[in-house]
Amino acid sequence: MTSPLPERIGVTVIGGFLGAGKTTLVNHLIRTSFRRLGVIVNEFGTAGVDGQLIQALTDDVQELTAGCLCCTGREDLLRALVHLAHRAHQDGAPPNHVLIELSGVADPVPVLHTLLDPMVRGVFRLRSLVAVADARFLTRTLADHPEAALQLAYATTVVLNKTDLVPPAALEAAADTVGALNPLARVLHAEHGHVDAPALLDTAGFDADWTPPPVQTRHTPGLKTVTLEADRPLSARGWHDLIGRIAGRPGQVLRVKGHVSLAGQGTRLLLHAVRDVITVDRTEEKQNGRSRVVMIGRDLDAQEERAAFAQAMDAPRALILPRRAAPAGGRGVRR
Ligand SMILES: Nc1nc2c(ncn2[C@@H]2O[C@H](COP(=O)(O)OP(=O)(O)OP(=O)(O)O)[C@@H](O)[C@H]2O)c(=O)[nH]1
Repeated sequence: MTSPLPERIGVTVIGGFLGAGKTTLVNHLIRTSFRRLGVIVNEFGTAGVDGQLIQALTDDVQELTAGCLCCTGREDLLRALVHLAHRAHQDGAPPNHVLIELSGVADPVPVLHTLLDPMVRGVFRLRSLVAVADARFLTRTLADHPEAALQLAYATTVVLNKTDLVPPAALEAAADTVGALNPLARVLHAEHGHVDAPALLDTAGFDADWTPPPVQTRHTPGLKTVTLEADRPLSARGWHDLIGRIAGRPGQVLRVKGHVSLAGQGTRLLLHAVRDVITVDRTEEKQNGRSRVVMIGRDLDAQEERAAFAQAMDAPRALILPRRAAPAGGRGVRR
């Protein structure tokens, strides 16, 4: 008698532009889906900030930081998938679903091609492609960044996120924009990625014979990533200068994220900036003097950014920040 074929592992691909809320959604799904999730995270920046934020919740995380998955080819993704499947053999408890978080500038189509390869299909089953969209910046993002339209156009589900940051009329307009780009997508509204996990993960968005279209990936011109690192705390004045340099260039600095040690603070801070929406959360990690911040933007001059960051460590003076401790990726204190 032959043993039954093992159930294929479901895969949900999560895309969406820089800072839209992909990691927040992934963390919500890990917390609420009550299933064993494997996670593959691809970041545009070289420092794996997202992986660190997700790692706090699950061990099954594979980080791909060598570049955008749509451009680096399929080997990295295949290796990560094989690793997750193999790990399942090792400890006998396979992930029953895999989430692939794409980088914020990724074209999802090459990734879909890889997942629909007959060899991959034998083990994994592509369930759906989710695009997370920032309701507040949707119009501007679509106007400025060609990859954002692609992410929405191929999605089977669009999570229109950050509904707390827009009035109802603007939310309706954003939903109309999504509907015009992709009338077939299911649109879910969310605050901090709070969607019904089973409803999102169990939906089969692709027919068995669906074939992705041929690819012609287009990226925002001049997009660069700079990693800023320090091994002594930032001064209060330096911190204000850093925030000023981010907030003052919303069209150029598109995304900033990382952990910061600030003089006079007992714990490290988690800094997020999406254009000029900046949040700072205390973490539970002791302040150790070290900071690592990834900055993504157009035509960034790495030398200039690093020089400005180095100055941020001068003139130690304490800064008063809110007392609240927040989990990594949690809701922030908006300036
Ligand atoms: N106000 C508000 N903030 C949110 C919401 N969802 C996410 N954020 C915040 O937006 C910022 C970016 O969220 P992430 O989940 O890191 O976004 P991302 O798409 O993974 O970012 P990248 O990987 O850099 O492209 C963080 O500060 C989040 O806390 C939301 O619904 N409302």
